[in-house]
Amino acid sequence: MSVRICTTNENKVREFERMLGFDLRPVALDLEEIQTLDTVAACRNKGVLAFAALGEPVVVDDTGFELAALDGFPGALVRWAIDAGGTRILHRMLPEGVRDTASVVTAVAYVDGAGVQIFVGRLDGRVIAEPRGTNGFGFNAVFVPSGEDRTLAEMSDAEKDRISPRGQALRDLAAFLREQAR
Ligand SMILES: O=P(O)(O)OP(=O)(O)OP(=O)(O)OC[C@H]1O[C@@H](n2cnc3c(O)ncnc32)[C@H](O)[C@@H]1O
Repeated sequence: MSVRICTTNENKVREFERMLGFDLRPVALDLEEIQTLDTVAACRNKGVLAFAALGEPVVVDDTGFELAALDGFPGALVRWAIDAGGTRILHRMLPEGVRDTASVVTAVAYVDGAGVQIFVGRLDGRVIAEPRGTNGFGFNAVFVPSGEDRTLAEMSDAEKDRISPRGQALRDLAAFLREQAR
């Protein structure tokens, strides 16, 4: 089976390759992202744009980081928060003394001529001030999943894949694609 994935983020491609046993044909179109905190809405829009640009079935991924004390901000806007202030900004955004509860959400969309299918994964945890660990990318080093002492960046690839929102979403995508191919 062959899947076209549209992303500018090579780390995502590596995770897709690790977790999907399909032939991936990555394409790095930098698609316009709508201004929303809602990761599912951002993902859906990215998928529609990618399908319109490529004219063939495509998979896209959008990942958000939700701070509970800020009612889910920055959510799908996290890329710009990190671009502006590095990953430490995610803890720095919190006013003194509020809860450090955070969640990572990944939405994956498969878009073809029949429409858009969305698969979502979510991981709750907390955000920390000082990054720890060297594995992975993005906000991995400042996020500690619930029930864990380690950040995602202190876990092996296999450990992250087992619990990560992308892992959850990709397992559902894989099942959907296998069903489609029958
Ligand atoms: O939109 P595309 O082209 O796919 O690439 P992107 O890097 O802009 O993708 P997102 O908007 O989904 O990413 C938001 C931010 O979250 C980071 N990120 C995404 N997935 C992550 C993961 O699994 N672990 C840690 N950080 C992640 C990523 O590096 C960005 O800074």
